[in-house]
Amino acid sequence: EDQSVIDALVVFMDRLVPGSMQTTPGWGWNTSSDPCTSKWVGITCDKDNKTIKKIILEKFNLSGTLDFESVCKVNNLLVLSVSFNNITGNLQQEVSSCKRLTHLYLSENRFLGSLPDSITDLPNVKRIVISNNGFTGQLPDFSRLTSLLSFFAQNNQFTGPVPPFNYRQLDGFSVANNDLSGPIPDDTGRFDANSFAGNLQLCGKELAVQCPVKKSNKKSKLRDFLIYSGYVVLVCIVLVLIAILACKKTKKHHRDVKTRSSVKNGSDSGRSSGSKNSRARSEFSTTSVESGGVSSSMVVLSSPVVNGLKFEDLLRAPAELIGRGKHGSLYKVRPDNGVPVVVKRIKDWKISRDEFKKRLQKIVEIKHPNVLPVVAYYSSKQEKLLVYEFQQNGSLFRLLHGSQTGQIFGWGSRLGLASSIAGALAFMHHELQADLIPHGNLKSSNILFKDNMEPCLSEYGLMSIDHHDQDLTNDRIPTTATFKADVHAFGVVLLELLTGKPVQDNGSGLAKWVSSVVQEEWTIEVFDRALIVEGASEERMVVLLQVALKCINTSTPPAMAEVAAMISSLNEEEERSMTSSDP
Ligand SMILES: Nc1ncnc2c1ncn2[C@@H]1O[C@H](COP(=O)(O)OP(=O)(O)OP(=O)(O)O)[C@@H](O)[C@H]1O
Repeated sequence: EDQSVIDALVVFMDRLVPGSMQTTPGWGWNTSSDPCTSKWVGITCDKDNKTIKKIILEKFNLSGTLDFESVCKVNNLLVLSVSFNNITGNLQQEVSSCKRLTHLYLSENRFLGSLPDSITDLPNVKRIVISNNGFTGQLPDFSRLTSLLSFFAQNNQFTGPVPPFNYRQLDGFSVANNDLSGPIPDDTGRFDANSFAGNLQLCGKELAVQCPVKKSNKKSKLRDFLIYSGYVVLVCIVLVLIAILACKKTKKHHRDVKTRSSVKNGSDSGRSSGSKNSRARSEFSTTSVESGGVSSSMVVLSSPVVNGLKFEDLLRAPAELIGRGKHGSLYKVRPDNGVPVVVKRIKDWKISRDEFKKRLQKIVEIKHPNVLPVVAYYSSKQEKLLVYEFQQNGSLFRLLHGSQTGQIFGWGSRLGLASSIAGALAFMHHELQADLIPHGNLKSSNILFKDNMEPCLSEYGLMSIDHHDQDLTNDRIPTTATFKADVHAFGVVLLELLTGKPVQDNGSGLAKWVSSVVQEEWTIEVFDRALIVEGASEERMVVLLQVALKCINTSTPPAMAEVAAMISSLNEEEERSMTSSDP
């Protein structure tokens, strides 16, 4: 280690032990020896004895304060544990300088004061244990920490509400025996009363104390009245519209087809992704009603999500337009049985009903944990509908470029996602090679996060395929659905992950920019600043960038299986560098 790091560690230890332990034989922690080669007590280094990975100082009766400013000078510190001592004082906000920290154990000490908000700026942290201390104040918002797997803060004096976390992702959680108040958040379902017990002012289903129902005052009564009368007016309008449409239909059946196609041509062009257009409902329902009467041709696959779903259920349910892409519109629909689904309505797909069915039968047969399954599909001459389960955690596009999430998306998570998606795509390519069914429209908005934040590919195989265009060459931009185009598109997703920049058109601009910067040997400039700041492994980022450029630049791009193998071994290397430091 650098002398400056050694000096900082000695300062750290001096503050931790006001007396002097340096005189204890074999203790180390002095400026004249090296922490790794001289084996300072509590220090674990990498296998080359070059960099410190863990500092574990448990049960040493340490009674000073914890100086994060000094200890975080250790660049690659992954694990810090000072549990079972008598350490006191506040937790410094400099805790966030330990950017690579994955494990923080502070339990059974005498820490005081509130947690600094900066504790939620640790992009890689997986486990936080601060139980049995004297912490007070409110807990910060932990939902930004996408890597967090457990949080234990029982037996302190925290006040205020139970904050948001990514609860679905946690495997351990407790805030028992504090002074927290208010309702338990809805999404804490997997943790029982034990995780919340001993907070007299907490209420919720899990606890003996139920939350009081809000009494409505005059103002809110007026608001309720206005809302309900709004609904009544809306229902009346819809009923009138339906009546008019029904009349028209019986009178001039053939005119409907014409009218619809002009509506479609007029309104489906252009993108308005995410717009909540009130026209959406009538458009989706109207067109589908026209092609209805043949509900038997809706194929519902056996899935608990849409158990017993009928085509009519879809039509009856409220639908909200959530996207209009090149290839069709997407509606969020919540049928009566409660589970929200999305319905993709593909326009202008010149494929016969039989061909469509055959294609879908092949796609749905192949299952992979990182591919979002089709739960139902429907085809008529005019309509091709596909139903998927709605994924409330959104897409990779939203996580990378969305403004409101503010979630940290660290290097470890990005590499893990790249590896999972590459594996899934390679698997699908292998299974559907003979049928010539690639994904066809891979991009970051088609990579969604499941409830457990595992990524999954959606909309596999929904683009038509041009058999004559299998040879994608260097200078031709991929516009048709081929396996090579998938590899190219995956390379663009990798660039998005590495640069944090959104993609325009088909990614050729981003690819050109990255290539030119790399040629000028300014490689580091392309990476997302957030990754540099967190101290992600530059070496592995460069390897991933090389994989991305291979996918994009060469006239003979590697097969997806090869790409997946490269990323998987890179990911394993990253995980080894992390888990080898697990205590
Ligand atoms: N199953 C789903 N659950 C939740 N959100 C979804 C789901 N499928 C798609 N989305 C999101 O809805 C938005 C609109 O999707 P849509 O498929 O219309 O857009 P697109 O993929 O950009 O366009 P296209 O696929 O037509 O090229 C996107 O932001 C997408 O991430």
